[in-house]
Amino acid sequence: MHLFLQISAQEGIKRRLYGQFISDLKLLARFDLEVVGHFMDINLTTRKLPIGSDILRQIEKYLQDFYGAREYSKDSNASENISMNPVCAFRIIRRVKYLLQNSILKALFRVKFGDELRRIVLFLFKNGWIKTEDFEFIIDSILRLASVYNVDANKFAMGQISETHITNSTLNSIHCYEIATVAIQRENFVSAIEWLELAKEKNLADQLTSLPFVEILLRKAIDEHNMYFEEDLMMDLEPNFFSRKITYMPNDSKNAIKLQSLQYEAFKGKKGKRDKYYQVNYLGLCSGRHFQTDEEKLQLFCWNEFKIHPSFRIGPIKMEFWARNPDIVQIYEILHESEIETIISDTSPNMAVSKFVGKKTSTSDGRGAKLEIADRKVRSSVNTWFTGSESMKLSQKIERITGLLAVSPSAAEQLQIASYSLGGHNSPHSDSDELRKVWTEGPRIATFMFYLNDVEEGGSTAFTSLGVAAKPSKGSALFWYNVFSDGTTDWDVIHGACPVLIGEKWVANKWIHFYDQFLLRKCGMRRKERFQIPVNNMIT
Ligand SMILES: O=C(O)CCC(=O)C(=O)O
Ligand SMILES: [Fe+2]
Repeated sequence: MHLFLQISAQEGIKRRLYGQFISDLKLLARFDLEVVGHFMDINLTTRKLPIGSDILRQIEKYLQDFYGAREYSKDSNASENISMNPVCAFRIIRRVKYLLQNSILKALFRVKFGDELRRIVLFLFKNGWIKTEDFEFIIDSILRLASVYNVDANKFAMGQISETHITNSTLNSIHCYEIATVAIQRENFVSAIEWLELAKEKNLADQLTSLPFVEILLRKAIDEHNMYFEEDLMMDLEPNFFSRKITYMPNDSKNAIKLQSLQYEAFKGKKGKRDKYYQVNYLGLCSGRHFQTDEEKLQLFCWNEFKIHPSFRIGPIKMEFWARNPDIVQIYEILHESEIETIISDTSPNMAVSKFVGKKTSTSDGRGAKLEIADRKVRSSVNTWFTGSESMKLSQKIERITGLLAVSPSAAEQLQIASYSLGGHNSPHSDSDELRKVWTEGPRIATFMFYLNDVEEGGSTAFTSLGVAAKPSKGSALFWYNVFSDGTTDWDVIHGACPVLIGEKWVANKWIHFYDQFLLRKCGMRRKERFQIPVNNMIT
């Protein structure tokens, strides 16, 4: 088994972090397994290294860390699946960085340790050494998942990632301490305090940390929380505060209410352009709460669509409304397994960290320019464009289903393929924000988004003003209009991708432009109205 594949070692291009793309994580999990194989050999045939030597002790530590996580398998496919949960991914990245790279390899270099060393070094050399940033990335994912899905730090540390997903991989007091350190750097005080209190508790049993260090950091986290906390501004603060100041009394934070839950109760279901409403509704919807009214729910139904286009070949197809006015529809079983395989295998090697349109910069003509930035707090995924020979067929399919033009380059963008790893997400946004109006093809009138896989847990698409979240279902697609008939943004279709809790997520976005559609569209009664999605050619 040779794993010396290249992830993205092009010169000058910043490589992806190991946690950013699930196949990089899987590769690392297989590498870890191979390293363990070598070390087992070394351990069993001690003729290579003297018993009691420093290197052997460190190798034993690596093996202990591996087997201590108790969720291991000799089967390399199973080891890939293991890496698809956030606690295991954290343990693998940490083990390879701190136990292998920083200790064993340094010691092995001194004794010029043959072939195995060459193979190990070659892998890391080709695929990239694990950096502090890789480690912080996976911690950021854990912190995001614990906050969004409201998972208690203690449950996470026991491997209880959700109601149904329990792993044997656990966290000790050092791990909890390390997670808290990153939480403090991110000014995420609720999490920092929770993880430090847990580190204290775990230290009683495992005695792996220095208690004074944990205490000092805990006091720092509490002080910072109290310093930034303002009772009068409570509802405008970030959700990562408690609703009161915290004392140094042990476990005082356990009796405090988190601002996140208070804000959710106050803002749930509120529409309007306030960032806080989106943010708070997003948290609720991702963790399974819905807030459509009974009347709104009564408007929803599913149907078999067969009159979409006279030359439609695969109909009838099942369609279902998630929301009305604005209409959101899910269309089932429209991608074949072979199409999905082609898209994924064609695009996987080209994936790069996703960017998004940030603030407008000023330009001399006064129109402003869009500035693309990457910030994983807002969006954490990788993406690329699919230009394979199948892409035309997919655009034709979209044309038949939506009745909009999508094939010509001015009518729509190429198909964007995005992949989310553990903790991967996209904060609430409009696909056609005001900045896009400067585009010559007009704003993005509609979005047609395919789901390319089933996500084991998490990863729903949350419509934060409409109170619903659609669940990824392999081979289906979501379709909605982003603008009113006058081209202005419809802020009610603002949406975000919930973080992936277990597994991975793949989507393909087709953004359809406004101006090319002019000759096709039927005129309405007014200048500004919503586009509706017909049911078998009838407006319902
Ligand atoms: O992945 C999703 O569920 C939504 C993706 C999205 O909104 C986007 O890429 O614009
Ligand atoms: Fe979007």
